[in-house]
Amino acid sequence: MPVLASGSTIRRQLLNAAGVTVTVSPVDVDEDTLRQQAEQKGLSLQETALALAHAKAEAASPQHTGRFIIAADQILGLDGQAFAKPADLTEARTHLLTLRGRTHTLHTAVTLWRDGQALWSHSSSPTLTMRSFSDDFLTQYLQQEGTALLACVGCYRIEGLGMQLFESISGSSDAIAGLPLLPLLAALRQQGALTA
Ligand SMILES: Nc1nc2c(ncn2[C@H]2C[C@H](O)[C@@H](COP(=O)(O)OP(=O)(O)OP(=O)(O)O)O2)c(=O)[nH]1
Repeated sequence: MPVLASGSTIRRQLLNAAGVTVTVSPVDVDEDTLRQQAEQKGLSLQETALALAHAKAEAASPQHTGRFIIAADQILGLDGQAFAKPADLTEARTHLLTLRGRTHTLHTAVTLWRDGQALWSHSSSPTLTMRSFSDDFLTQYLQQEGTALLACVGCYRIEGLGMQLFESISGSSDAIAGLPLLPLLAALRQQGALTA
């Protein structure tokens, strides 16, 4: 059974729904410091997301010898600026007002490790254009979604009400939700962790 080095509920749910049972093993890496170091090295947001995914897998490795470890990271980029998950609903409102009527990118990376080595990794950059929704809609949306939004880097759940925020989307809904499933399932099959 692979290990999911993530505290993300949606990542576990996506894997379980696809028939992949995992051992959840969240890791504590200093994402803010790693993001700052990546920026100082001149890494793109996509390269930064991949670096964080590797850091999470590496942090999980010592306690899961011999097991496949899945780790992922997602950074929202708007005109080159990175957005982190909102601290509260006030910040979620501010984020959504900034994203309203504009196109942002969800830089998403996933990696597969075993015994301290990276076996495979993948990056995906869905782009999403938010419609110019009304202030009334935003107030209703925040009231309906509530604190569940604080777990979402874009302050939306694409699998639910969040879909009403958008004018257009390019990319798979699983990549948007933080885990590009098809490439990951192919990698797990290739490594013999799933039946081909
Ligand atoms: N349910 C849902 N979650 C989303 C959606 N878009 C993004 N997310 C979540 C997936 C991730 O949990 C989170 C992205 O932040 P991170 O990649 O830093 O992961 P997180 O800190 O949640 O967990 P981890 O670092 O893997 O332990 O945003 C969405 O449309 N629906």
